[in-house]
Amino acid sequence: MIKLPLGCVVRDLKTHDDDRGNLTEIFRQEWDAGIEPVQWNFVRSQANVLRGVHVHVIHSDYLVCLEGTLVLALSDIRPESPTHGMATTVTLKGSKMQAALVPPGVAHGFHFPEVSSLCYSVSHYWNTVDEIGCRWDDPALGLDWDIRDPALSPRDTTAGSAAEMTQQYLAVRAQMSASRA
Ligand SMILES: Cc1cn([C@H]2C[C@H](O)[C@@H](COP(=O)(O)OP(=O)(O)O[C@H]3O[C@@H](C)C(=O)[C@@H](O)[C@H]3O)O2)c(=O)[nH]c1=O
Repeated sequence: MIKLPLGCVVRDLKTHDDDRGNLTEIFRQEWDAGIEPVQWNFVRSQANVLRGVHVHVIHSDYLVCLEGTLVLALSDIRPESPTHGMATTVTLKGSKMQAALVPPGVAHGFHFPEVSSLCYSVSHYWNTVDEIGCRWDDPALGLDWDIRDPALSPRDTTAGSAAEMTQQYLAVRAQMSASRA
């Protein structure tokens, strides 16, 4: 079994095939899914698109690859985490549906080797304060990407180092807990 950073979960989903196609439940509130979604996003990506690497202070992501392939890269930057520094990649396929949960503090990138569709929910509404990122190929992330020249957004192209991302993550986290106190 693949080892994941603490709080990350990959769950197999049951697909019901018949002559018409198939049906898969991708989320049930009664599941212990680790998230109460408030927003759902649908994302289409061309082949060799990479989104990230991003980390969030506030929200968790619950991801289901609907078509194609998602290579989900995970790197735990939470200093207090027992799995701090753990980095790994998990491949989710539309042909064998699975759901992945990524909690705050686990930096992540989505690589799509082929044209793909991703559906994901978040535990808190989109908020740019919670969109912290770094260069996808910074070796400090410990990620073993096997890709070349991925297509990136302008934001991801000009993103800083993993060390800067961690600093910003910790600063935003401290601000959030000070404002809650
Ligand atoms: C994430 C998001 C973006 N947007 C808009 C902003 C922009 O115009 C357009 C594309 O946004 P982005 O370039 O930020 O999308 P993207 O680079 O795909 O951002 C996502 O990356 C992955 C790795 C994650 O972890 C997500 O939480 C999110 O950060 O969609 C929304 O309206 N709502 C949203 O929830």
